[in-house]
Amino acid sequence: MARAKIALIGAGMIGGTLAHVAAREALGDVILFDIAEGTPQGKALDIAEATAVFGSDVALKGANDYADIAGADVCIVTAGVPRKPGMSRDDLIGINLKVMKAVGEGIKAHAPNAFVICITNPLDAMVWALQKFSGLPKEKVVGMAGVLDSARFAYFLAEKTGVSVQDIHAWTLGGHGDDMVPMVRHSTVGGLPLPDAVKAGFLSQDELDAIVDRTRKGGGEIVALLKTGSAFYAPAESAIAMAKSYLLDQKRVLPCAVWLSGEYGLSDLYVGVPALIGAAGVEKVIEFTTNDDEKAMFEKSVASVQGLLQACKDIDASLA
Ligand SMILES: NC(=O)c1ccc[n+]([C@@H]2O[C@H](COP(=O)([O-])OP(=O)(O)OC[C@H]3O[C@@H](n4cnc5c(N)ncnc54)[C@H](O)[C@@H]3O)[C@@H](O)[C@H]2O)c1
Ligand SMILES: O=C(O)C[C@H](O)C(=O)O
Repeated sequence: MARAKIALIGAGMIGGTLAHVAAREALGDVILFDIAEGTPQGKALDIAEATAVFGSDVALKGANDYADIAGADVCIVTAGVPRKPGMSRDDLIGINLKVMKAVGEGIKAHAPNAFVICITNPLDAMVWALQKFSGLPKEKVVGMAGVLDSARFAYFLAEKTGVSVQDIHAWTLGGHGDDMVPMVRHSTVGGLPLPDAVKAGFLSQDELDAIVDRTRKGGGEIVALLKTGSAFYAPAESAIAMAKSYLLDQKRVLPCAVWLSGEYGLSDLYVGVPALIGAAGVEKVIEFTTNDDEKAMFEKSVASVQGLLQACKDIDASLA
């Protein structure tokens, strides 16, 4: 059977890391595409040489021409710019919306059957615009943010409680902004929902509240440390988990930005919710029960996403 073809649109920090992980895990042959000449070719060659060390038979190629992504099974989009200290993700909307237009048209022309994972920020608006510009089926276009946000939540909980990160299941809902909703009642430490974990003495309520706040601001914490860009290892691993679930039909339930048509009482937008990812793309949206507080927080986050969609429509009338 032919190997899967994975097109990485954007060969920057996340794109290069994605190529490395995909090659190392032998997920498929990799095309690294970028507008910068030399960068995708150099990274592809460097990783291709590494395959002789880690023993993987996949092929890697760098490209500046969309024709090279032809027939891709998966496209992971990181093209655009990251934020710098002092900026919010939303400040990237003008420049990255233009990038999504070019990328959407490239995917539409050359890889219309791909499963597309958008990473570019501001995520919920960019994945919405990318679906519109590409015209691909909505169940085949998803955004990566929830896997990253919930991984941060899980890591901070593991660090505080001393429980293996493998026995922590953390969930977040909502847009990929500082008002995302870490789902305290639905997240577990050693099988205990977090309110019960507090009662059992794994951590105090104040410690849990601090972790929720740190999770919401997790992206900014890394931007402030790196100074020249944003997180890339955990974002790349998160998108690989999503790509793997599609390529291997794993049917994992992962928090992703997906198109909603009635779920959670919402329609016509992308926002982060748990979704089952299999060979057909987004096969099911899982609806968490929400209490009044959670509902209010989710609504606030959704309102921020809706504001960004309006801003996109104001910038590009073809999206209205
Ligand atoms: N969704 C998330 O959870 C998440 C996490 C981390 C970063 N991000 C976002 O991902 C994006 C990429 O981050 P990065 O660290 O890889 O940035 P980076 O600057 O290292 O890489 C971006 C690459 O995109 C390329 N590019 C720019 N315009 C292009 C175009 N029109 N076509 C093709 N390529 C183009 C650039 O040449 C560059 O190589 C940023 O917008 C960042 O905010 C999102
Ligand atoms: O915070 C950023 O700008 C990048 C990304 O969205 C993240 O959460 O790491």
